[in-house]
Amino acid sequence: MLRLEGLSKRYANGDRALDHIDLHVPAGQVVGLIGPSGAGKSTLIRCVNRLVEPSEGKIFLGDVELTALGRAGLRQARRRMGMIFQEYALVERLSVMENVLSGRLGYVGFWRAWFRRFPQADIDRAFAVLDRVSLMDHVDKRADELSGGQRQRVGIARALVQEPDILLVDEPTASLDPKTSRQIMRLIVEICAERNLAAIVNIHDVALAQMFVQRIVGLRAGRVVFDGPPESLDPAALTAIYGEEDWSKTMTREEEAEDRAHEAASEQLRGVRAPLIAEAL
Ligand SMILES: Nc1ncnc2c1ncn2[C@@H]1O[C@H](COP(=O)(O)OP(=O)(O)OP(=O)(O)O)[C@@H](O)[C@H]1O
Repeated sequence: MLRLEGLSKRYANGDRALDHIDLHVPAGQVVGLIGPSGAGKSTLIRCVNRLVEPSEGKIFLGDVELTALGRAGLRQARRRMGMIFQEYALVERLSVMENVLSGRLGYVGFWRAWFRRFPQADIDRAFAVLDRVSLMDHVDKRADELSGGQRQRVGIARALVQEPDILLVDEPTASLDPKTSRQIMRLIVEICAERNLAAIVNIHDVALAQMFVQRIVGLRAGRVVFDGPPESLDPAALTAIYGEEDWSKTMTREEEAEDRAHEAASEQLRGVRAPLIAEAL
């Protein structure tokens, strides 16, 4: 589905954020992208939708080479990429429904969008995704009346209404409490399995990534230093990603998180995750 070939990014100030990344993400697979601050995680996600222009290398979404597209082609290709952000990026004064419909802006003409006259089919799509993320009781509320978890579900619904092939997810749980974070990660993973959607999830919380995703890619200084299933993320792998000092902090966080969260959630998670992974593979 998504293929990166020799992807590099050097910013104008000389910072080399990505260094010859090769990565293939098949349809239906959710990849957790981890790594220390400055490793290049956000840059990688932004290169895929070309919010950041790669310096070298190629990116393919299916058969389309994203790196070869002009403006019109890129606009079309972006419809196939649903973005989910840490801070939700909602329009606060607009309703939940209007925020979700904004995910269809890439499809409707300028004037229709200006007057917010969306086709009935788009409105039906919006209701369907709002139902999927359990927000049917909040359709007419303003975005600023919602909790963080509800806002992120609006963000997910807005991405889904695009009917994308891939989700690019940048720190989806960084502003949420631990329980809501697990709910949001579970929702993303379930939806990807149901729709055979690929996803790259930039995530700081290693324990959370391990609980939910099928594959973890570890970046360090712009290079892939780990690529494997969550159960292979052993101390040696964490050292390769975070270095000795940062790694010990990460492990402490992970243990704490597991102590607090695992007991409460693991029964439920075990039941959810196994069939999902089987389905997605
Ligand atoms: N707009 C920019 N201009 C110049 N350098 C940048 C820019 N954005 C990122 N960088 C640099 O590129 C490198 C990778 O940054 P990036 O934000 O992709 O890392 P990250 O892994 O997402 O970090 P974090 O987890 O802290 O968000 C860093 O050295 C950073 O300073």
